[in-house]
Amino acid sequence: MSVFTKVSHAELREFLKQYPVGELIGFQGIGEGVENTNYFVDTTDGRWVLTLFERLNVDDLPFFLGLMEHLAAHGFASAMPLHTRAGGALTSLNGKPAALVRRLTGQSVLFPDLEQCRQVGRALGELHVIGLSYPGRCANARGAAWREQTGRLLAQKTTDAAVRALIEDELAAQARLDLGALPQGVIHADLFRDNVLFVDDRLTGVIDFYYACNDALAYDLAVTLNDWCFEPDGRLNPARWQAMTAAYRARRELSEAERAQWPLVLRAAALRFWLSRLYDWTFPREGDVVHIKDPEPYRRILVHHREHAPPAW
Ligand SMILES: Nc1ncnc2c1ncn2[C@@H]1O[C@H](COP(=O)(O)OP(=O)(O)O)[C@@H](O)[C@H]1O
Ligand SMILES: N[C@@H](CCOP(=O)(O)O)C(=O)O
Repeated sequence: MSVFTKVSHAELREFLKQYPVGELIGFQGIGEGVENTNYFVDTTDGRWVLTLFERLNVDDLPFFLGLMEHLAAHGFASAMPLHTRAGGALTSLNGKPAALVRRLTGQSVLFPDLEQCRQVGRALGELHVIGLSYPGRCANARGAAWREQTGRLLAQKTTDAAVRALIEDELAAQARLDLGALPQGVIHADLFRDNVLFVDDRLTGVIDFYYACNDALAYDLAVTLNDWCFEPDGRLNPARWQAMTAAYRARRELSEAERAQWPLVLRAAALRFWLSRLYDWTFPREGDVVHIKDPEPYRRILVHHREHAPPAW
């Protein structure tokens, strides 16, 4: 995606003076991602990622950066945010809130193998357990209220009667789900394949904590399974699903209440991303290199969960 906010060599060189990173060698805009402006930055003292936060609520940024720091301090593979000489991790550049974090090694995978699915399940369980000791609090920006409001807007806007009917019917079903009654904690909320880095079969990084928040832990597992365990043709991959859930459960077992609500939780997670992608298609943003994702895969995943029981535990 998205280089929304351009940064010149001179602007970046000046910006970096506040950090103990040595001299600027070079930098490059990053095309992936959906939400923010990101640059790879190389200096004489290391390799970094500069993020300019385009739309996020600036009041929420300390939560995200503090969480990344808390997780990294507990040995989790998240990127450590850098502090300026003045002490803060959150700065600004060209009118946008900004942060500089350590660049992690590895690449994301589009077609994960079973070991990679196991490692993601284990890492998510670790994240949830370590997150219990994180004192920060942040509401889910894509929570039930957002899903209801955005669904209503898109149902009204669309000219496709089937889309309208699906949104309205699913919102009615979601009214029966109270995620707040399920075990709560810190969740990543966007643990897609493009946000996990590997070197061969070894998980080396988890990135993009900018939807992290306090919400139902089972919802986070559902978000992750929905992205990692469906094939491009829309079929669920049961081997990946089992590998990921077993590894997660080895770190945190699901409660009876989570199991009872599990089908609706899976649907809530699918609905969230169908709606956000549908929104981005319906109301596209200006940007230098804008990468908007196809909503159709998430409509299909939602329909799958409406029509099929989830794999047995
Ligand atoms: N700490 C990091 N280490 C290595 N690569 C990173 C790091 N943070 C971001 N990236 C790269 O930048 C891309 C976009 O980052 P991401 O946080 O997903 O963007 P957005 O906030 O727009 O969703 C990622 O797909 C990855 O290639
Ligand atoms: N990983 C998500 C992108 C983040 O969601 P959005 O609310 O910023 O669109 C996806 O692939 O849709």
